[in-house]
Amino acid sequence: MEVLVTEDWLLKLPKVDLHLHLDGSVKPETILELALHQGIDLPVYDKDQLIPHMRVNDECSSLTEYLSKFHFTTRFLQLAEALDRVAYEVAQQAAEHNCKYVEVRFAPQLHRDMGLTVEETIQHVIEGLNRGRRDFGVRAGVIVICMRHHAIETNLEVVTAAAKFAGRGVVAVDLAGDEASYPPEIFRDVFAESKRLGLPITIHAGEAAGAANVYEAVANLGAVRIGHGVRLRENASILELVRNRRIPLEMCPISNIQTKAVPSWESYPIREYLERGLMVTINTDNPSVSGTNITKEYRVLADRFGFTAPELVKLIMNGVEAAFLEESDKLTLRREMENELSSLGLLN
Ligand SMILES: O=c1[nH]cnc2c1ncn2[C@H]1C[C@H](O)[C@@H](CO)O1
Ligand SMILES: [Zn+2]
Repeated sequence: MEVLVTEDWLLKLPKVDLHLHLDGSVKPETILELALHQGIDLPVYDKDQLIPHMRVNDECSSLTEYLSKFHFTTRFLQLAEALDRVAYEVAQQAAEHNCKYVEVRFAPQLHRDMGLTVEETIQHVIEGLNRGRRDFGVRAGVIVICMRHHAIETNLEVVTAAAKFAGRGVVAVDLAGDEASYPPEIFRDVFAESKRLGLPITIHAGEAAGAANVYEAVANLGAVRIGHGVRLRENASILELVRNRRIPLEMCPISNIQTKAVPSWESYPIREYLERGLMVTINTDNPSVSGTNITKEYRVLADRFGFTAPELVKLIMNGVEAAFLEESDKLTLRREMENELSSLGLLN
């Protein structure tokens, strides 16, 4: 019997989210409270009126315009309590969408204005997620981000600190920020060091620049996953390399349209990628900046591309396979997901 992809069914579906930025996931009501506690003035004191300050609108024309929205939020995320709280609330929001596992990424160096060390920022995010796991049953891992506009030394400090938390909350490192202005080859030394320290690597690439950046990320920076990769279709041989190596793509449909990584839904390459054998996963990127959530991402795929229930389940299970988890933890997650899927009548 064919399953109808209704709102209720999508909400109940167990999910995972592998590409979710902490500073892009802050609720406006939390900003109101953080501002009050920290004595920071706000332009408006109503949660709905705060939204335009935090979220892009339909006129967003580029990744750089999209990134400008983060300046507003990071001001409130400079204290231990704030980092702990927003991490906890990521787990809470995940639970609201039956998202069983999240990989939460953030850039420690953006949270040091009030004197926190890189290690302290990581520690507080992990603590918030651990509380979230206890209260909401959502598993989580932290991906520590190097920023493209930061100096090499600054990013080396980030990967060194991240390595201290390997196996204790941190699951990987990433490179984010303005891709068009800072090509990945600048960061070879940073990711060589990450590799030496044994940290898995994912890199934002093929979002605001072409497929060559995906090649550089995989061949020279050691990326084992790629953030977005929507422009990979511009080069058939690089696409082939990514397919042959089974490198998962962390696609974020709503964000990818807003940043103009892809000009329109008609040209969004998800069906093409699946047909060409790429390992596609579906993620949110920045719920509060993009006005999205993981249920909505799957809703869009069903509405715009006619994805059926079994096809959506396949995308979700790709996410489980691509997760930066130890094999035994991955097995536990897979079993938990499969049990829920069977009770929804989705597995044989
Ligand atoms: O989609 C993105 N591409 C590149 N950089 C991004 C994206 N979403 C968020 N960021 C940046 C802005 C945040 O402040 C930073 C750390 O989460 O990562
Ligand atoms: Zn991202």
